[in-house]
Amino acid sequence: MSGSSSTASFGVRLDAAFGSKGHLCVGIDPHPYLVEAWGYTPDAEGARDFGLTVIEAVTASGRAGIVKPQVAFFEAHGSAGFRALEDVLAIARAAGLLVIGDAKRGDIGSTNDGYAAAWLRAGSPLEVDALTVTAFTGVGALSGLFDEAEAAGKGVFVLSATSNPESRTLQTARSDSGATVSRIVADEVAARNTDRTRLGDFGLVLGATKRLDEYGFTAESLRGLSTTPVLAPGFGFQGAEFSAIPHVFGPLAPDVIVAVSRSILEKGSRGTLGTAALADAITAEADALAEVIA
Ligand SMILES: O=c1ccn([C@@H]2O[C@H](COP(=O)(O)O)[C@@H](O)[C@H]2O)c(=O)[nH]1
Repeated sequence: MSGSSSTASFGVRLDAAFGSKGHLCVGIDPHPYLVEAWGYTPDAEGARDFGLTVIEAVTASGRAGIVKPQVAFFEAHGSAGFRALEDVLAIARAAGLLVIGDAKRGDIGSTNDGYAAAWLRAGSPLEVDALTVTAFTGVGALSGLFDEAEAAGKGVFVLSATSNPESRTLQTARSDSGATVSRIVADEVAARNTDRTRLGDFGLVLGATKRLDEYGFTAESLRGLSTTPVLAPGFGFQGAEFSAIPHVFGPLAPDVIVAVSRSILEKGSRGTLGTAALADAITAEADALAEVIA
């Protein structure tokens, strides 16, 4: 137990989710084209309905314990979108799902404290279990946010080697010491987890589409991240396959959070049958993933 006296740490809760429901994390990405294809209105209400349908399907399948709402698609609708997101977050958390808010926040330290209050403080309208952040201003600028997360039993995932092709130039740039930007971020984040025997609260985003050696990771350095949770997007639409997980993540493979959005979401639609089809798609993905990560 870490964090406040009554709240298990994020790492402990993540481990429990892995044990009970496996490693699949279903994305709640209300892309406008999907919202319309599902038969919902292309507005904030449609994004809310879309999100609630995903939660219903995840719950019905019983095969995923983690969801990752993509904040951008709610933010696109302004204040009404944020109200919709608040509902989605609250209902997902009430359903017992671990909610990773994919907001990719990050600024100077004093402003990061504001993001911590918005996303990680208990009782905040946008409270999530973990938040994605960027470290372009330096990992040290996140220290207040890390402190707030730890005190509240929350998690933070810092972008390190992102799944998109454009990430390479910046993230593989090397410092005077020869370490890549990705490795510097990873090592500084991992240093916050060294007091753990299992998973800590501070994780990394490592894209499944990447060859991590090209981003400066050696097998030994990956072993050094054993208490650092990994959020891995890039499956399906972005080209990565589950079968590549052991090869890409090496010693970290057994503890990876496997994030899948569009390739599951394209199977859903509005209504009972659409929700059932989405639940079946989640089950199928979870079955396929269980062949790779026990
Ligand atoms: O490096 C990153 C970081 C975050 N993402 C997010 O994950 C999902 C991926 O969606 P798919 O439809 O499964 O491709 C999306 O919300 C991204 O913003 C990422 O892809 N890569």
